[in-house]
Amino acid sequence: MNTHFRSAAALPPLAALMDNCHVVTLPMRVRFRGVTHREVMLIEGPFGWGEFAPFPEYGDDEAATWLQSAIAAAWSPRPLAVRAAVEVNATVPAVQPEQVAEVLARFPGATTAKVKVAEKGQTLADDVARVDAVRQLVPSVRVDANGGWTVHEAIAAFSELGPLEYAEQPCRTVDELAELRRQVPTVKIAADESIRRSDDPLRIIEAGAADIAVVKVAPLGGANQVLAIADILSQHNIPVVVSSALDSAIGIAYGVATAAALPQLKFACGLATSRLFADDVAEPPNWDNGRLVVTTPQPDPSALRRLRANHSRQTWWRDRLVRCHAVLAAT
Ligand SMILES: O=C(O)CCC(=O)C1=CC=C[C@@H](O)[C@@H]1C(=O)O
Ligand SMILES: [Mg+2]
Repeated sequence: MNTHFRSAAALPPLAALMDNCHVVTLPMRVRFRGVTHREVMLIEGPFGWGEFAPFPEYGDDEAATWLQSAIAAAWSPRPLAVRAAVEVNATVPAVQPEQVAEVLARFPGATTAKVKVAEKGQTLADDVARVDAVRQLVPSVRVDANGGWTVHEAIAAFSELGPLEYAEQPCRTVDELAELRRQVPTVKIAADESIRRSDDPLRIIEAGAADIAVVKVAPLGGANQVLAIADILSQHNIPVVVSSALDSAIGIAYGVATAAALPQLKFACGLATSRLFADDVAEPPNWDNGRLVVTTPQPDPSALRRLRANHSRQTWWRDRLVRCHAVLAAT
């Protein structure tokens, strides 16, 4: 369980969550992370809306940290912004090279693209073709392997992929990331799952496993947790990239607000995933030539009705909410 940054804030009673929640299913334009639909639960509290959307396969202990984030969003004020907009990267799923231009057209003005690589069932040649197609259109490319390579495979991939801004979670474990960093000091390594799915998100520091830290608000338990982690990382010269957890417009706005509150932002943030959805519960933060503007959207009641999940999924999410609330109550 990622209790490292568990909040000491008061937990609202379960009824306050159960009486003010909505479960929706958002259709995606292209398959991403193996899904074509994204289910999320939205919860309204005294300070606005929060999003509870751990991926369905996650267990209750891990999912409870996402609930903590939803509660923080809806039951406390936003962090103080030091900038009005946040630079973001385009996100390119593991599509065929012919589809790359169409995907990138949804991110006008973005000068960095993150490209998914090491997808199951695909080869390094597929990754090279996709990355090459992206590089024709966007000057700076980072890749995300979601831990799909061994150290050996990552080294082989780096030699074929051309210059990378950085490689996100090229291998699965912290020790492998550290080993890769030692062996290939010329390619910057970013940790994602090694932070958001770890018992100790800061283990990457002493292990020497990352040049850059990808931080996601919901899996880390909320804006204050992200700001605290970023502060510690900055003392070790590890900059952060605030990224989406494939959130609806509500979760994205919370991510943008969190990124806008960071004293320093060196890299474009991975918060532009609204553009992968075909429909959403609200207008996502405004797109300004590769930047997302800080806003506080409210779900549109007609979108909540239109996108409402079916009865069995409603029940599944409400049961999950009960269990995760119990986990938070016990910690
Ligand atoms: O970082 C981005 O550009 C967008 C966010 C993104 O890629 C992800 C969001 C949610 C789940 C993940 O599989 C994926 C990631 O691994 O970073
Ligand atoms: Mg990632």
